[in-house]
Amino acid sequence: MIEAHTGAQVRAAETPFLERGDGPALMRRAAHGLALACSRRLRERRGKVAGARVVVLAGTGNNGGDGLWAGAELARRGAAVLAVATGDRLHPEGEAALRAAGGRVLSLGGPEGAGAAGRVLAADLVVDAVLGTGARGGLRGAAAALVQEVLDGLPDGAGPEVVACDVPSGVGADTGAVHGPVLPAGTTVSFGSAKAGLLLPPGEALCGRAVTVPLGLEPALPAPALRRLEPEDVAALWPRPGAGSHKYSRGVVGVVAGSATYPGAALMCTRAAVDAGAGMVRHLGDPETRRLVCLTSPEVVASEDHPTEVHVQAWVVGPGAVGDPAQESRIDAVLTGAVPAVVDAGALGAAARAAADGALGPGKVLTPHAGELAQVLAWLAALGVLEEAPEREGVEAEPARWAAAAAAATGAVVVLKGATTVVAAPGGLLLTQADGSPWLATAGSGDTLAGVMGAVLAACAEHPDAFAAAGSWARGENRFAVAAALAVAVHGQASRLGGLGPVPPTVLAQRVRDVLRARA
Ligand SMILES: NC(=O)C1=CN([C@@H]2O[C@H](COP(=O)(O)OP(=O)(O)OC[C@H]3O[C@@H](n4cnc5c(N)ncnc54)[C@H](O)[C@@H]3O)[C@@H](O)[C@H]2O)[C@H](O)CC1
Ligand SMILES: [K+]
Repeated sequence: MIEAHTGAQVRAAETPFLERGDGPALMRRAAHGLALACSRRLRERRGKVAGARVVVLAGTGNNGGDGLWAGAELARRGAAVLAVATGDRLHPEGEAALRAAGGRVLSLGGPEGAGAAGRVLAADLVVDAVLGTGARGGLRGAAAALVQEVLDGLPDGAGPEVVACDVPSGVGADTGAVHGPVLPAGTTVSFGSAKAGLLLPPGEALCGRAVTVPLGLEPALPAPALRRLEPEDVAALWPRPGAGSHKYSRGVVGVVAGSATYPGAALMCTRAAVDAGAGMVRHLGDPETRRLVCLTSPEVVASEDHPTEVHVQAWVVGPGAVGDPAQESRIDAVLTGAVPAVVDAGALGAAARAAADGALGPGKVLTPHAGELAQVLAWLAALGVLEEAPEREGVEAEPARWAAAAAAATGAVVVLKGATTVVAAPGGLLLTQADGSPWLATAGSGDTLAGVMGAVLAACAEHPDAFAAAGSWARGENRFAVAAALAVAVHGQASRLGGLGPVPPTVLAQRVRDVLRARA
């Protein structure tokens, strides 16, 4: 499990160390870890550190201090290190250490400042140490102009190796929001704990590979602000049948999906629920869709019942279920009922209305993409549940903020789907997953995800401690968010199985099965 913290959480954990006068020692530890990561990149790139051209972009605060101390270490190992001071001052001890090790300093505001971009572009490695957790907004003035000039001058697919100190300057350490120009990092070395912004879109795309350097303050850190499941967590947490299990105890998934116009959504959703290991899958819908479902997945029990007439552990409602009054009535019954449900696509509007009326039942998991979430937020604002609602671009700029706002306003888990998917629970729990291949962006992939999620939800619906092995944070209502993250992780891993390439959703469902077999 990757655990990430906010800047404020890490600073609070540092406070006792700083009060004891251990600040300089912490910085030296951080800088040493940063220098090691830089050395590794330089050896990969050119075989050795000695003789490498290194530029440290150094801001005025402690982030700059970390960069300067790391530059000093690289200079002692034979690198030619130039620090570019982006502000009107530098961390004094860091600057002294760099100069003592033979490094040089150039002031961006001084006479040599105009040549800084050229020096950056010609470097083997650049340390981005302008802004860290103390940043307010992004790069400004001369520093922003320098980075923009570098971005404009970067050759395609080449250029210096960029190592970001704690967080790429301009990426919000807590939010992942991108402010102004940012130098994309190949590696981000963070201190004490990964900062939440490294695991949140859109900033995550600018962070490269994440490395965390322990500072010794980890036991003092509070519960993380954000978590991410890794493959071994999926292996440990995915619900498995025991010797005494039977189809009902493993979880029955009820699927209200498909319509005469969109029968395919029902086929993909039911297939995925079967392939993800549901104890049993029921489908409710129109006769023609039911016939197709039974032909594609004979395992599925299809009927035209109303949800109140059948017993299931979890529902999946919405995929392809539009323009059909019978499906809409089924969806309303599920939304206001007490059985957990994945609420996708065509059911999101009804969910917003039910939430505004205070009628949305417990254990609901909404699965919008950014455009759908903007629409849900607009509905909630129109219904007086939210004060403001952003456009789609606003959701994309701050996905965690808006997923959390929708979760708080509806009382449902919100799964904001994207290259990095954000899972926000109403109590504040936040997970993100970035397992999927870009090929996953295809029609039907969401229907498949909904089916997989239904299978996990059904398995944990009657077991508040289903994921207790992950920690007490995963218990109770939070298990629905964990179930959602597990489904997103497996769906993403399935898209990468066997290499990158097209993964039509029907193939994806089979690969979900393969991922689960491999993790068994
Ligand atoms: N505290 C410790 O002992 C350790 C900290 N580490 C590193 O320190 C940074 C956080 O340092 P801090 O000095 O608090 O903040 P920053 O360096 O991020 O920046 C503050 C600096 O920059 C000015 N500033 C703020 N916003 C802007 C802006 N948009 N443009 C220009 N300048 C800005 C502000 O006025 C300050 O002067 C943390 O990230 C770690 O890298 C180490 O972990 C070691 C222990
Ligand atoms: K930085």
